[in-house]
Amino acid sequence: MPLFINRDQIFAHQVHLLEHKLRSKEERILELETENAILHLRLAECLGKLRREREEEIKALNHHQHQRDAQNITRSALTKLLSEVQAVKQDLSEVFAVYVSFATELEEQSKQLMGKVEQVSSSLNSHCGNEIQNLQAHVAGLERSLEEEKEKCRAERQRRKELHNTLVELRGNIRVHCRVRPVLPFDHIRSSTSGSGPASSEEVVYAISDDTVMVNGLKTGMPMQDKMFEFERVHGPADSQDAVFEEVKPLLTSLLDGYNVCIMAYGQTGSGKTHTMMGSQPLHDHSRTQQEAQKGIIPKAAAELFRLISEKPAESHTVEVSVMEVYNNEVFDLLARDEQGNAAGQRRDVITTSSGAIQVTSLTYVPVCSASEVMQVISSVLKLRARCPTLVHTDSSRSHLIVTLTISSKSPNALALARRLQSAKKDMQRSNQKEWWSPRCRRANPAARHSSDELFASSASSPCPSPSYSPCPSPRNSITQAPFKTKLQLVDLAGSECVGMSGVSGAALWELSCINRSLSALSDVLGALAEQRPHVPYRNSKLTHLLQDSIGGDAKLLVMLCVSPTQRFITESLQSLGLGTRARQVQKEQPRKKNNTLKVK
Ligand SMILES: Nc1ncnc2c1ncn2[C@@H]1O[C@H](COP(=O)(O)OP(=O)(O)OP(=O)(O)O)[C@@H](O)[C@H]1O
Repeated sequence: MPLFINRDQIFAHQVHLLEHKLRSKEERILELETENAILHLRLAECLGKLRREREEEIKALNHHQHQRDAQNITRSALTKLLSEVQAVKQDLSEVFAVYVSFATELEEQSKQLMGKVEQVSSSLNSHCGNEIQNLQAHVAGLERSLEEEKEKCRAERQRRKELHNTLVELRGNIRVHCRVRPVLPFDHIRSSTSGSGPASSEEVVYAISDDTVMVNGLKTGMPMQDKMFEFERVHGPADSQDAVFEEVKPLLTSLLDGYNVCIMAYGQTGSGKTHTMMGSQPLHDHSRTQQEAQKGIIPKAAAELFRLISEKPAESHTVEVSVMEVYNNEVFDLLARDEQGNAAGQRRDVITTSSGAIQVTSLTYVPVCSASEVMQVISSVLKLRARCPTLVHTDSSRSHLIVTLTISSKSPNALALARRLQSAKKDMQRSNQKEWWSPRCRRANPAARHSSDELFASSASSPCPSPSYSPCPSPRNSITQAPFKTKLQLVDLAGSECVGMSGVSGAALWELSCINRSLSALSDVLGALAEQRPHVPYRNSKLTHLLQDSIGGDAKLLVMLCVSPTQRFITESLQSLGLGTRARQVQKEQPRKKNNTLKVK
């Protein structure tokens, strides 16, 4: 094949070669540029690193400089401190030197002192040994005689108790105290129906001594001279609740000695009966001591009773409380509960058992262990008590409230047992005289009249019959076995009041008439006892029938007359003071009666 290469082909080949060269050159250029860029990047990196290192170096230099400064400051402070420590060290060494010398001196002195003490004690032992022995013997003798004195004191206390009861008996079984209350704001409110002049709030009744009340005749507006009334104790307007209770307190000792005790507040409406018996809430100061001070006879007597019981052997006495009201001549048991279990006063009957004891049928008794429990029981039912505002007193009680604490003793003291024997004997005499011994009892126990066991258990009037009293007890009951019961009756009577003064009408008028009738029945009973009439009309009202055990006989009755001091209530005050005087005649007669009995014996 002919080898013919034309120019175009050569040219094309050269172009191709050149293009190839160019391409490889361009690729090389690209490579070099890439390398250059990488080198630039590395350079920038190295420069950055160099800058950072430089900055760190500067920072480190600064830090180093700071440290050096701080070191310089610390060094100068340390130098200063060192010099101060040196100075303190110097001082301490001086003080220590003083202390060492003082301690040495002290040790020396205490050694000397000990030596002296030893000297003194050895000389005491040698010289006073006998005297000390004598003294020890003397002390032992004194201790013995102290024991003897204590024994005598115990016997004396027992004798004092007996004397106390003798004294109480000699004073009479009915005592009358009187409390004249202060003039109160409501005394200045003029009653439109009283007809009294502007001076009606003027004071006319004064407690002039511990036992005398004076009614200023001139000021009363009545044609009368000054009148004096004497009672066992008279309290003036300034006398506190405590002072009033102090005079009542001895009766509680008699209670545990086997006597029934009754304390009743008598007086016109608004004269302070509830204040005296229950107490009042303090108006401003509600501190505990103020509240205590305002408590009346009922809470204070409950507290004193439990105090006295706490001195007896544990569990020897139990106490039950019952609360009744006599309203419109009916007796209501305020502790009774209705079918729903709510407190609702229920009517009860008062009966005289065949042995002459007074019983209230189905009466509720609540066992109590402290004075506060007694007050809780009473407070829970006080709202049931009938009240009605009158012109004289906006919160007037319209019923007689009777709180009874029945005390059962498993181990009565000797005095109480003697009392029981005495009272049983009296019952036997009475039953022999009056032939009122229950035929039912005689049938059941023909030897009843002669059995002293039977007599103790069937004592009618005092000590009080038990709530579950049996008129025909088992002959096995003995003086020690039969439960020994006494009762404390605390009575807040409803206030006596003139119809005109009270300003009431309708049902309230009927209430007032019932109150006045029952109070007049009480006055009749006291009068009959004073005159020693053979018949005492206890049954003329439910009130006197209910209280029969506590009025007359051996029971101790204290009538607290509450009297308003103002002219406005002078008629009622004179009436109350008159009743008190009449009641006192009972006790005046009592000792004479006992002396006569003794003479006859
Ligand atoms: N001695 C007293 N000291 C201070 N306030 C008394 C005194 N006596 C009674 N009061 C006050 O007189 C007001 C009437 O007294 P209280 O309620 O005791 O009369 P009351 O005789 O029971 O009357 P009522 O028979 O109408 O129920 C009460 O506000 C009471 O606080």
